[in-house]
Amino acid sequence: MAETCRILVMASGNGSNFQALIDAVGDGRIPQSRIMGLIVNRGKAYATKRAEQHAIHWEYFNLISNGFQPKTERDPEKLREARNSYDAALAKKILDSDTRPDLIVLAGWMYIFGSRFLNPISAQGIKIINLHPALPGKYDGTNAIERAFEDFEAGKLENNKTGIMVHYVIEQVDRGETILTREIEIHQGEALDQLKERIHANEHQLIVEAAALVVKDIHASKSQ
Ligand SMILES: Nc1nc2c(c(=O)[nH]1)N[C@@H](CN(C=O)c1ccc(C(=O)N[C@@H](CCC(=O)O)C(=O)O)cc1)CN2
Ligand SMILES: NCC(=O)N[C@@H]1O[C@H](COP(=O)([O-])[O-])[C@@H](O)[C@H]1O
Repeated sequence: MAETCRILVMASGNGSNFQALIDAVGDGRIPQSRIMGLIVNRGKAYATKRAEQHAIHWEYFNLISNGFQPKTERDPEKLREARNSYDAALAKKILDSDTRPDLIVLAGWMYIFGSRFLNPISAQGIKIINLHPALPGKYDGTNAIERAFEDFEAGKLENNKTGIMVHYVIEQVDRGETILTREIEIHQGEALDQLKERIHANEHQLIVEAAALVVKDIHASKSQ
């Protein structure tokens, strides 16, 4: 019997992908796994309600509210130091936890990690994967759907196609090794909200499929 794969989810918003992961762990599509907790960096994230509905421990940990960066700070060096301290403290929180994860899934986590987070996590063999609503190398960062839609309306979107991907997380944002991608064609006359609805429905499938692949890898490496 494979050891249970411990999953930590990180989110900043609605949490519909977090809900997809909860459902898939529950019905075994993500095998032999357990979501040990949720970390959010926005207090109003509806993902926290979803965690409560499923008795999943959640924690709010924010760069400013938790005292790492004064709200009015504008000095670039102090801002960098604040992010470094936050990153280091977040990594320590995760590594010191008695429910240390095997896998971290970024499901709409809207904060860019620096090496002070990534290095200690990676050093312990913990994998981090991220869901992004664009194809590899296209529309890195935030508002990816909106930017692709703008290009489509301007007749500049290659083959009228955008897409989604799940990738491993490295310091360079959205440039880690791709695990799964899915192309999504934008339809003539389609409104942005309609496109978003189709993209989110596809994301809920892809994040589960990708997490299941990585979990199976983790199980395989644990059994060696
Ligand atoms: N080092 C990495 N960190 C993160 C990655 C990554 O690939 N490498 N993926 C992101 C998720 N993401 C896109 O997929 C993403 C999220 C947020 C941002 C961003 O610009 N964040 C700003 C704050 C924006 C806001 O609060 O609205 C910031 O961190 O200053 C870019 C890309 C997760 N982290
Ligand atoms: N750059 C990262 C990014 O844009 N992530 C996006 O945030 C949304 C979270 O939705 P959810 O809160 O309903 O899961 C998803 O569309 C995800 O691709």
